[in-house]
Order: sequence, then structure tokens, then C-alpha cells
Amino acid sequence: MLRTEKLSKYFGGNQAVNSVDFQINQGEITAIIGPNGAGKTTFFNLISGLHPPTSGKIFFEGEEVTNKRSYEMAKMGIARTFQTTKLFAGATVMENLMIGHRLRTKSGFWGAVIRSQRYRNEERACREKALQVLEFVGASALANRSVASISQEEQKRVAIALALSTDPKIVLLDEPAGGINADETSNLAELITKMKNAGLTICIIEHKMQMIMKLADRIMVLNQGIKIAEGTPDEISRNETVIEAYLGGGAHAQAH
Ligand SMILES: Nc1ncnc2c1ncn2[C@@H]1O[C@H](COP(=O)(O)OP(=O)(O)OP(=O)(O)O)[C@@H](O)[C@H]1O
Repeated sequence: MLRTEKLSKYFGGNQAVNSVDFQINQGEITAIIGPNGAGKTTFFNLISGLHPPTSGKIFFEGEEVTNKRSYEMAKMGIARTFQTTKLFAGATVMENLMIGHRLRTKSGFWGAVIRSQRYRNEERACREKALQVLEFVGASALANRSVASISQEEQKRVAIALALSTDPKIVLLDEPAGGINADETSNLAELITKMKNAGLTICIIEHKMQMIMKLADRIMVLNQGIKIAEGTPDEISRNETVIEAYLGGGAHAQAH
């Protein structure tokens, strides 16, 4: 569904992503793992159009999209979640979803000022979509709460709802389980499985290995910008290079 060919990003002399061939298959959960600074977030920034690559190519559904901007990628169906700190803490959950959605709707500033029929229709569609995605992520009861008053895990659900509100084909999740406890992590893993079962294609960066080993269909391992391994969770947990470079000696036991 999405494929990269020798994709690279250099920041000055620093090779953050170095000639990576990678693919995300439709309907699968693909994970990207690797130590801090391995280039995972940079890779996400490249495939979501946030940064232009230094060299290499990106294809989405067979079409080259290498130099498309992030809004064009979003329109084509690639959505990414940002850190929960990007939510408007003082606004309600519903307002956050409405704002996020409105930024992508069409009637624009003057339509909003004169409250055109089109604007009102869009606003109604926006609200319906927000309610639908909130229900999907199990956060309907939070619609009128301020973001600042809900838990970290709830904020993560809202961030996922925001990504889902654009009806994406691929969702890129950047450390969805960062900073939450074990119970909350397993709840979030359930939500990610539900997204997959609903037909979404998912690519996920995550440090929590047990979660990844359970969820992922395939894993790519980055180290210093280079893809050092790719395979099923089982293959990765037995890969000597990975164990040495990243997982550490205890990883084999942890993964099983
Ligand atoms: N905008 C930037 N300008 C300069 N260097 C950058 C920039 N973004 C990332 N880097 C560098 O690129 C390398 C890869 O960083 P990146 O954030 O992609 O790693 P990561 O695998 O996501 O790490 P982490 O797990 O800590 O989030 C690092 O050396 C980082 O310092």
C-alpha cells in the first residue's frame, strides 16, 4: 500500500534515515522499532509529507508521492497522530475534534464568517463525524470534558479519534503507549486491534516491546538510520543482529 525506495534524510552531516526500503501492506499492523535517535520519527515525517526526503522515493497505492506535502498526503488517506501535547488543553474534546476537522473542510474563512449554508452543512457533518469517531475509540462520555481534565490514556484516545476523523486508509501512530501504565497500554492495544479489524492499515512506532510483539504483523528495526532487520515478531525476537544492537539479552524471554 505504501512503499519506500532507498529513502534518506540527512540533517547536515547526520544521516537520520539512510537508504531505507520498506513497505506497509494493506490491512496489516507494521511496527517500526529501534533505539532512541534511530530515525523512526524522521521516517514517519517523511512518509507523511512533513519533511521532504534528501533522496529516495515514496509510493502510495502505486503512485509516486515523494514530494507531496502533508495536507496532500492526508487527503490521499495517510493520517498520523501527534503527541497529545498538540491537543488544545483548554478546549473540550468535542471542540478539539471540530477544530481538527474544520481545518480540513472546504468552505474556508469567509464561509465561516457569513455562516453559509455550505458551512452549516459542513459543521453538522463535522459534529456527526466527531461523535462517530469518539464512539469508536470508546470516548463518547468525554465529549464535553476539557482535554486538561481527562487522563493521559483518554487523551491518547482523543488523538487517535482526531486522526480517524479524516477517514484515513493508513494511520501512523507515534508512540501511542508512551507514558501510560500497563493496564492502560493493554486497553490501547485493544483499540489498535479494533482499528485493524475495521479494515485500517496501521504503522506504529513504539518502545513497549511486549505490546509490539503481540500486535504487529511485521516489524522493521532501524538503527542509526539504517534498516537492520525486518520480519515477523518471532523472526525479529530471534534475530541476532537485533538482539545485539537493540533488544539486549533479555529480549528473547520478554517476547515470549
Ligand atoms: N529537525 C531535525 N534537525 C536536525 N536533526 C534532527 C531533526 N530531527 C531529527 N534529527 C536527528 O535525526 C536523528 C534521528 O532522530 P529521530 O527523532 O527520527 O529518532 P527516533 O528513532 O524517532 O528517536 P526517539 O525514539 O528518541 O523518538 C537524531 O540524531 C536526531 O537528532
